[in-house]
Amino acid sequence: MTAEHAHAEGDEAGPSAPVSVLDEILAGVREDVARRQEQVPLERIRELAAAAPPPLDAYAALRRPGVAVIAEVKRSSPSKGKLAEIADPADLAGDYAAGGARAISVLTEGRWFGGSLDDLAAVRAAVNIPVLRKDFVVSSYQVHEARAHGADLVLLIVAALEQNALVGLLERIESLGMTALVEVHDEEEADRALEAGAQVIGVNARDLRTLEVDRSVFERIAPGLPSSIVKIAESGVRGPHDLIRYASAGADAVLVGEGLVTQKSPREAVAELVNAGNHLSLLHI
Ligand SMILES: O=P(O)(O)OC[C@@H](O)[C@@H](O)c1c[nH]c2ccccc12
Repeated sequence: MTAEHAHAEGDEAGPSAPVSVLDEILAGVREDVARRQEQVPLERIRELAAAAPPPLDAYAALRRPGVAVIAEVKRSSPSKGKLAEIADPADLAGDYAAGGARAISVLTEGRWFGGSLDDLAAVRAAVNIPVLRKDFVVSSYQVHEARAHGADLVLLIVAALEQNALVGLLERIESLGMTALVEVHDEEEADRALEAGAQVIGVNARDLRTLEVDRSVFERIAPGLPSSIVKIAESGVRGPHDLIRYASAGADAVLVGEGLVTQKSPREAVAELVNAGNHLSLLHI
């Protein structure tokens, strides 16, 4: 993989770059983090992180044979608006785990996704499988917050971070015993993720700048990733046939939100995906 698929026009932050959805989300996140940090200073959140029960080994859990399903607690999204009420995230997470999910993703961003750190803590208390803090992490404060609320995995979005920030946050996540899930959307970002030392890489089919979904992005990027990397296909899984498509292209795991929270029985919907994955493993596809 090379950097020849360089920036699309308008990709580079600069005075004339258009404001993307990602930029808007990040501006809100920075404000929210600053406000929380005024209430709970860094020193205190570090202490809370250090006092939390030790993290689970998410890398090992995702590496196990078969296609892992990472089920997401997601109330709303910038592209679709409200998806589901989810009055009790702990309940939903329990259903996901009972359906065979290998890990749970919890959106903690509030303005666009309707999530919170309370959701994360509630899910952590409800399941004993790895839990991902899914947010727009831009500061080490958020990494300590994730640990303090019981996260085992933390998302880092390459498109949201300069390379040195990416490296620093990844090291911070690992120094707290957690696993970083490093999200990419093109070849250049995948190169940056590898260079930063990512071991778990998520390829998001959704472009966070435009919100468009293109499931072929995984097929383009995954073959260029070393086999030691856990490869996660993110977004756009509507049912078993999308899981089969991603798994056939090399996905070790799929991360599913909308396709589960909008189902009458999220537990059965997870079980259907898990079964489809098991079937593929038996056939050695
Ligand atoms: O609801 P979907 O299409 O199944 O997508 C889930 C997940 O991939 C998506 O929520 C997501 C992927 N990367 C993100 C980064 C931030 C917020 C959300 C996301």
